[in-house]
Amino acid sequence: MTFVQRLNKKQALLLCWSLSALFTVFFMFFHWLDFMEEQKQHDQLADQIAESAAIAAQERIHNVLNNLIVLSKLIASQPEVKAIASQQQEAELSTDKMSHLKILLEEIKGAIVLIANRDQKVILLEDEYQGYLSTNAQEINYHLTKAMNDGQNIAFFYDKKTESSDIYAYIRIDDGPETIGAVVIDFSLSSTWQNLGKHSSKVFIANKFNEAMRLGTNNIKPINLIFSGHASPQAQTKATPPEASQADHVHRLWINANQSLHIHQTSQYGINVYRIPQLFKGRTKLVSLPISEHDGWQLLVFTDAENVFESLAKERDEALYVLTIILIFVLILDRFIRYHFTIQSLTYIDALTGLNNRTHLNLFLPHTISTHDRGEFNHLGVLLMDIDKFKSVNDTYGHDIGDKVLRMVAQTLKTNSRTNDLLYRYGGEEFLILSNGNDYDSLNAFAERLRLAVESMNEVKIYVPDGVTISVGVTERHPKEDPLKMFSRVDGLLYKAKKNGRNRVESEP
Ligand SMILES: Nc1nc2c(ncn2[C@@H]2O[C@H](COP(=O)(O)OP(=O)(O)OP(=O)(O)O)[C@@H](O)[C@H]2O)c(=O)[nH]1
Repeated sequence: MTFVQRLNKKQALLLCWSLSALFTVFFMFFHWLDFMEEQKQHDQLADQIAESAAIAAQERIHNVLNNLIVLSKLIASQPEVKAIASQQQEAELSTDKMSHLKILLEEIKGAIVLIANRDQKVILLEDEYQGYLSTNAQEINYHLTKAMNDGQNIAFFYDKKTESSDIYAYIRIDDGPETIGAVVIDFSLSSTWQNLGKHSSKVFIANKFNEAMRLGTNNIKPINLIFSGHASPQAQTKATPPEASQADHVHRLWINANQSLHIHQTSQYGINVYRIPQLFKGRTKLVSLPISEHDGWQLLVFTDAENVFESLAKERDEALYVLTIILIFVLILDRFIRYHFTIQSLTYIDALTGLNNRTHLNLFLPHTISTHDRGEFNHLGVLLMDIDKFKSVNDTYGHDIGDKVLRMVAQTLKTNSRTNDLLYRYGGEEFLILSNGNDYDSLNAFAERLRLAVESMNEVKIYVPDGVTISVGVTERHPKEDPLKMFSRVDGLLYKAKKNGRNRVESEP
């Protein structure tokens, strides 16, 4: 009899559900490991995308700005510009003089904003920049001073009112070794930044005044990305109105005061990658790259790893699919086990007493005999019991009472046996026990205990006032003995017990 065959219904169901639970736990665990691995790979990919976008953007910005500076210097060196800068009074750039510069300005798609003299007094101001001068005087002065000292300063300007962004080149005007003023040139951004931001990442530039704008094809959108202190995102951000954060997610990225940016990793290029917990479920990478030649400029590249979520959702669906199949399989197995034990009980179990029947004995006896032959246990004993004068019980009290008595005797035998004693209803009112492990003396003691237990049954006296008794034949199997011989011997011993007066045990080794 194999391990599985030896299981009863309860044990088989327990085994089935435990194994499936174990399998589910293992499956979930390994799936979770896969999940984590995939997430890691996607994270790395997002980091790489952000880094390469940042490097590409940085390169392009350098090229564009260098060109602008070269062309701006050419404008600053024009005699008309020099002539205006050397004046003390406000002047006008006449149309015919302007035509000299026109070609150069068209080249850079720009316009002269103002020309200042050495004392930073504005000598010429284009009409459309009147507002710019009046609202940003302090900032303009800062950039003019810087340009006068360093020869040039490229300023990124963001107008909060109109939400427009511009890049202004502040260029010193020299006359020989002498500094005579500065010219400010406005560049058209949409042409300047074309091709930037074509990739999935969003590229922003932030100035030292904590203002940022998005760069991209025909899509230069400012954002209020406000960092405290310098434009470094390492610093804690300032508060921004929460309602604004819901306004337009695509073009405005509001980073609230409680969203501090933590350095996630620093790459081999010295690029800091930040994780922003509240954006895109923490998967958004912000790469920040200082643009070193420019005062406080910071290149910011956001990459949201949306693909990660798509692929993880697929993984999750797959896991749910497998778990559903496991559940269905276990439910089918559960049904099968219950069905199997119902059929088995109909085949092997005696319906009246609930004990094993003769079919069971015939089927499993060979297994018991072979394990005894292999020496897995030393003693194989057999007890054959018969209820005394049972015919008169039937005759006196009727068949129903007879049946009741049979059930009570069977129960008494069961409660007084060990779990590995095999208990059978052998015939009508005959019971048989195959007992392994008991030596001859303890086998006799066991038989005597059973006889006494039946004799002492009180409940049976409700139906049969004199009670019932059993006669018992006891023997054990000789080494390698044919089991039929053992059964015939025990049969003879039972007959002897009957003959010697009933309610007794007769035994022979
Ligand atoms: N009520 C009931 N009686 C049964 C069942 N199976 C067998 N019997 C009866 O058990 C009785 C057996 O009687 P006998 O074999 O003559 O022997 P006895 O009366 O027990 O006498 P001894 O064995 O000599 O002590 C018969 O009357 C059978 O009808 C059963 O399932 N239910």
